[in-house]
Amino acid sequence: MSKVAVVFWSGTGNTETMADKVAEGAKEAGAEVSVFSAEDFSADKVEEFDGLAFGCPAMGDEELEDTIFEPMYAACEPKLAGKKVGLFGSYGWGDGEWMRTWEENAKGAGVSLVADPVLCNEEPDDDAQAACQDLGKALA
Ligand SMILES: Cc1cc2nc3c(=O)[nH]c(=O)nc-3n(C[C@H](O)[C@H](O)[C@H](O)COP(=O)(O)O)c2cc1C
Repeated sequence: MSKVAVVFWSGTGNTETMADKVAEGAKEAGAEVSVFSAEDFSADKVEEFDGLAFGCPAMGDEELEDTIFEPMYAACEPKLAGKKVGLFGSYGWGDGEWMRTWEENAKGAGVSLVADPVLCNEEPDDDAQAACQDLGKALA
């Protein structure tokens, strides 16, 4: 059975809803799934998992949340080679720039994404929730 971690930061719950759906999809596909708030995950845990989904909304000016999520993810990134990785998150008034930057940087660091990042505007609607479940399945 593959082991999947879903690691997220969420200020108002939208990315948390996405994380729950990613976890649901991975479980449906047969994986053993652990869900972590960003503050409860650290780079030394990466090796325990076959697949990892990271979720963070657009914060700052088209940036990852910079006090908890970004330092945690930056420490994990060099250890993600050979892992199945997925990215997801919610945004507000922008056009998804934060996710394009995140995806580009991750790929540049040699991270292999199992699917396109899943992003949604504010609360995930039915289509976004289904896309999150598909991401979870791809990680399993
Ligand atoms: C401090 C702050 C900064 C934000 N910066 C952006 C931004 O640069 N671009 C954007 O599209 N949305 C931005 N947003 C909107 C959030 O990304 C959006 O509300 C998202 O749904 C929040 O997800 P969450 O419920 O998981 O926290 C910002 C929100 C806050 C509170």
